[in-house]
Formats: sequence, structure tokens, C-alpha cells
Amino acid sequence: YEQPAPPKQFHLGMFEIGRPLGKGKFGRVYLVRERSSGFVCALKVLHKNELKHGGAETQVRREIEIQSNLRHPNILRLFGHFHDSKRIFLILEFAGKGELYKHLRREQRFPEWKAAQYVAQMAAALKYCHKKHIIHRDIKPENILLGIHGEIKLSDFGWSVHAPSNRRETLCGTLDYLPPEMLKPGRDKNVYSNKVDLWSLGVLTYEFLVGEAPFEDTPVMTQRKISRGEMTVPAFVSPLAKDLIKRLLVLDPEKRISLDEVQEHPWIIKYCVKGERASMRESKSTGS
Ligand SMILES: Cc1cc(Cn2cc(-c3c(Cl)cnc4nc(-c5cn(C)nc5C)[nH]c34)cn2)no1
Repeated sequence: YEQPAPPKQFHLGMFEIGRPLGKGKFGRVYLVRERSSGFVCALKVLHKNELKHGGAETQVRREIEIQSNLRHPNILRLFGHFHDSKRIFLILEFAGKGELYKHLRREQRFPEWKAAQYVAQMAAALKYCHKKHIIHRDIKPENILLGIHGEIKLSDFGWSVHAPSNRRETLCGTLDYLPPEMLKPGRDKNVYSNKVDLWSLGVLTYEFLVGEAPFEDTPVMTQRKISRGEMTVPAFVSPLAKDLIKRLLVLDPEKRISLDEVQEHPWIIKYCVKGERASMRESKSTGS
């Protein structure tokens, strides 16, 4: 019987610090190499006093607790963490093709074959999370990275919780991805299920194909459009893609299609199942 390996104690001296990869609200991310193994990863450096002032300590604690226990090809790995007097360090998987939202802004919108593959990978990542009773709660392009082969790497579990949840949190950042049940006035707005991720997947699918979110407007108008499910899908979006968006952006959480049904949807099958290679060749040549 082999003794389990003792948990690794990490410290900053173990890493050679490379170029900055990006910055977020409470710190930066650097490309680093672990000296003894040569392993390349991303080091997220968060400043304790900024986290304290921003009331984000719970989020970081949750990000560490939840993401370090997830193992899925479409979820960014959190290998470990450590801290010093002023900073918290998260050792993360390096995503070779960077932040998805930058690709989306540069390309304006994705061709349907690419959007369908991203949606299928997001559904697989969310199915894995939901099976472990974890709701991500913050699905949006800014929280998605791309691996070296262009595969989806869902990250930023700072807003994730164990389902079902009735936590009371002040949400900050964009309203665009909030489901109607989280906007409801009064008590029941804080009781919701993993179906919130299905709504956000619908918003994400729309934004991949159109280049902007379906309810994008002033904060007041966005909340009103979300609570009424008011949105229009441009004519250039194919009927199959529009059908999937409509089946996800359903006001009643219980009536949204499941992640299994997403993966079996004709639009996903058309672009993601091996036998459909021909349709991809055709779509790539016509750019549809
Ligand atoms: C703080 C803070 C910053 C961010 C946003 N952010 C995430 C990254 C990042 C991570 Cl965590 C992992 N791998 C990455 N790979 C890139 C990258 C690759 N290329 C070719 N270009 C870039 C950029 N960025 C990565 C960086 N910033 N969240 O919290």
C-alpha cells in the first residue's frame, strides 16, 4: 500500500515569471514556468487588500474550493494555490489561444460551424459541473478561454455555488447574462437551480452568432427585456440555430431544454457529429 503523495507546498520561488497574459479586477495573470519540471502554466496574482475592499474574498475561496476539484477537458484546471502577506496566487492551466471574447470581438461574430462546436463543448462542461451539483452562474465570453487546439476552457468559478442555491449576493458586472429568475423582486429571486446556466448558454449562443447579447440595452431596459424574454433574432441566423436559442431563452426555468437535449439538437448534430463532415466542408467554403 503506497502512501498518497503529500499535498505539494507551492511558493513563488518555484516559478520563473514570464509575460503578463491579462488583467482582471483584483490582479493580473502571468505566463510562468515551474523551475523543477519546466511545466508552463498561468499564475493569477490577486491582491488581498483589493479583494477585501471589493468584498471578493468569498469568491476567491469558492473559485479555489470548486475549480481545484474539477477535471474536464473543457474546464480550466486549477492545479494549486498559495499566498504571501499581500497576495494570493492561483496556479492555473495555460490556455494557449487566450480569451475567447477577444476572438469574438476581432471576428465580430462566429460562423455557425464554430459557434455550434463551442456550444457543444460548453454543454459538456456544464453537464459535468451540474452532475457534481455545481452551478457556474457566470457564463459569458469573458469567462471562457481557448486551449491550444481551439477547444473551450471554462474558467472563473468565483461566482459558482453548490446547487440548489438561495445565496444572497450583490451581482456586479454585466446584466446581459442574468436569467429572469435572478431578477425577480422579493424573496424568491435568490432561490434558483442549475437552470440558470441554461439561460446563460442561450445568451452565449446568441452572442456567438450575432456579435452582441440579445437583451443588450441600458441597464433598466435590459432588465425589462430579460424579465419579458423580449428579443429578436436577426434573419441571417439559421432556423436551426434560432430554434436552439429560443428553447434555451425560456422564462420558466423548468421549461428550458436540458443539456442532453442541447447536445442532441439538430443544429449541434449538423456541425459536431463526425458523419456531418461534409456539411462543415460546405459551410467553410460558403462561410455560412
Ligand atoms: C486577474 C485576472 C485576469 C483574468 C483574465 N485572464 C485570464 C488569462 C489566462 C489564463 Cl487564466 C490562462 N491561460 C491564458 N492564456 C492566455 C493567453 C494566451 N494567448 C495566446 N494570449 C493570451 C492572453 N491568457 C490566459 C489571462 N487573463 N482573470 O483574472
